Amino acid sequence: MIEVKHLVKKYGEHLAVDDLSFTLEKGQILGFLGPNGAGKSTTMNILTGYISATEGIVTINGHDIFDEPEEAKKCIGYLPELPPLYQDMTVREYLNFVADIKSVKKNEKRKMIDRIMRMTKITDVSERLIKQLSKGYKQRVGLAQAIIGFPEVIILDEPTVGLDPMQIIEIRDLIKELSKDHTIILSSHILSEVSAICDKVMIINKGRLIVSDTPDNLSKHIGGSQGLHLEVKGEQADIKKALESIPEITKLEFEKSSKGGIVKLSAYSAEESDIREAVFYALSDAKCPIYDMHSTKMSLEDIFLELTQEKENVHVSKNSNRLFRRSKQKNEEELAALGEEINNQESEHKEEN
Ligand SMILES: Nc1ncnc2c1ncn2[C@@H]1O[C@H](COP(=O)(O)OP(=O)(O)OP(=O)(O)O)[C@@H](O)[C@H]1O
Repeated sequence: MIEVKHLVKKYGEHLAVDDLSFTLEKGQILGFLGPNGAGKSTTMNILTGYISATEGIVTINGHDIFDEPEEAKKCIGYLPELPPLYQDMTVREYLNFVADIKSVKKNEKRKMIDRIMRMTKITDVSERLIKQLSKGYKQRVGLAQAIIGFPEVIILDEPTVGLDPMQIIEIRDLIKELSKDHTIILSSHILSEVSAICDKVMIINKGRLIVSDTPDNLSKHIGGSQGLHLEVKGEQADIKKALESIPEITKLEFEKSSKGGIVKLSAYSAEESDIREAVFYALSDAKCPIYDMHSTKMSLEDIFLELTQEKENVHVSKNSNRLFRRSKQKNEEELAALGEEINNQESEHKEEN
């Protein structure tokens, strides 16, 4: 459906998109995530044929956006970050105008516009001038114009920005509804939004793809080792002994504060293993009752920060799991080097004294 290969965009010497490749199948919702200036809008503007690329290939439904722009653009509806609304038109006039540009057949036009106005909940304001509408309504009109003609692909740049919580929920529901018949790409820097509605997430930073996976897999794999927070009644030594009998546990961290005989700790295991049952039985055998047990998996927020705050030369990999191991290894190497440096400084200090 959408294929992007080795996309590069330079503004003068500035590399805004750096060798970006991805594919998207029909009916998927792709969340394009990245901090300010990551290259999201630039990529979307290239996909929709608004701006040219420096290098690379983009095909929409088999049509090359650069060689067959007319054909490719027919398959796309676009809501840019700042929707190009004609403020002095009424909502209906504007949607009529968009339908004409998109060559919607005359006999289908009215029915289609009425349907789309119902879907985007703007029927009530159909005869109002766009300049008199609130921000939320303007955004809905922007979305309505993107849907006119029911293109196969709908691209939405920050679709919920500036909306109130109720409007955000409505727009999200509408996007989900649209995904039944359309392929959708949306950009956002709101992680909860992306994890709530997208099938696939692509995190980009400084124009480069950092990771691409489902929201679930991102939490599972990039979260790396899983932590289990525990509150257990008993002696720390007994609890430690019981938990150390579980081979999957890689690390135990006891908290200093323990009140009323309750010991608080975190038990870590390899990313794929679920140790909850083993923990339950081991502590039960040791007569140490569990008062609380919950997983401390990394949230998508943590993952995003971890990945986008990586050093410049982060390894790009489709496999988030591998990527995390690499970055983790890198952090460990850096920590080891730092430790060595501190040791050296300490021994130098001792020698001096
Ligand atoms: N027309 C332009 N000329 C020069 N540089 C540009 C132009 N448009 C964007 N850039 C630069 O390219 C980089 C990517 O910008 P882009 O707008 O694509 O990022 P973004 O991820 O959409 O950010 P935001 O979330 O802030 O909208 C930024 O460093 C930006 O300053």
